[in-house]
Amino acid sequence: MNHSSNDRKTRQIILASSSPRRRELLASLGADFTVEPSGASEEVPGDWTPERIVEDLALRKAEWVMERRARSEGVIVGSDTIVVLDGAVLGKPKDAADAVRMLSLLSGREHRVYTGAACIDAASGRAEVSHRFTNVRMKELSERRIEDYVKSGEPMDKAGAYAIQGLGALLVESIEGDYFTVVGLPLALLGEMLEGFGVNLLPSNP
Ligand SMILES: Cc1cn([C@H]2C[C@H](O)[C@@H](COP(=O)(O)OP(=O)(O)OP(=O)(O)O)O2)c(=O)[nH]c1=O
Repeated sequence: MNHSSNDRKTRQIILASSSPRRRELLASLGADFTVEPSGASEEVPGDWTPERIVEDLALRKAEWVMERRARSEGVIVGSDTIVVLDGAVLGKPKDAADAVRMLSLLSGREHRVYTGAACIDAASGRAEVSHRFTNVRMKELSERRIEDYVKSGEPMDKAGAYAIQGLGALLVESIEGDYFTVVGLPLALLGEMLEGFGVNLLPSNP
């Protein structure tokens, strides 16, 4: 008898995110999960390192959902992504002009995308948090190309004002590291972390 589908359902995953990308990435692994968007504040002190920012925010998002759940079971997953260029953190653009500004800064240069991932066991409160980063080199982008891209609307809810999984793929020269970290959920890292919480997304066959 094959127990694998039962085994993977032994613990429920709760994705503390409103991001459709994160939902799609987790679904692509065949994971059994529900989604509960987090309302956690994303304010951080200006002197924090990128690692600290993404890990703290990932944990905050998961904690926010955990504290508001009626049932204490399952593993809550939070995640946060930022883009860093020359030590400056680029979050989501405030408006179209801000998106143009960010893309002009990124043009022809290499930046680093950091994504934090947090898991909390709802029953015990045990938490684990980690992060990955990936280097991304952008093509040289003319003003015209940047304006055309911003007009597509795609940059508005994305850290660094681009989406590598969408039209933004046309702007990227190369990446060094994990692709999924750029999209917003480091899948291999999350898979390892979930195993530590009793969730095996790739159960071994008997
Ligand atoms: C760089 C890059 C970022 N992004 C997205 C991933 C994240 O959704 C977003 C960064 O914002 P986040 O604050 O990390 O996430 P979010 O507000 O969209 O979702 P939630 O907090 O509810 O989980 O940027 C892409 O989709 N593609 C990319 O290439």
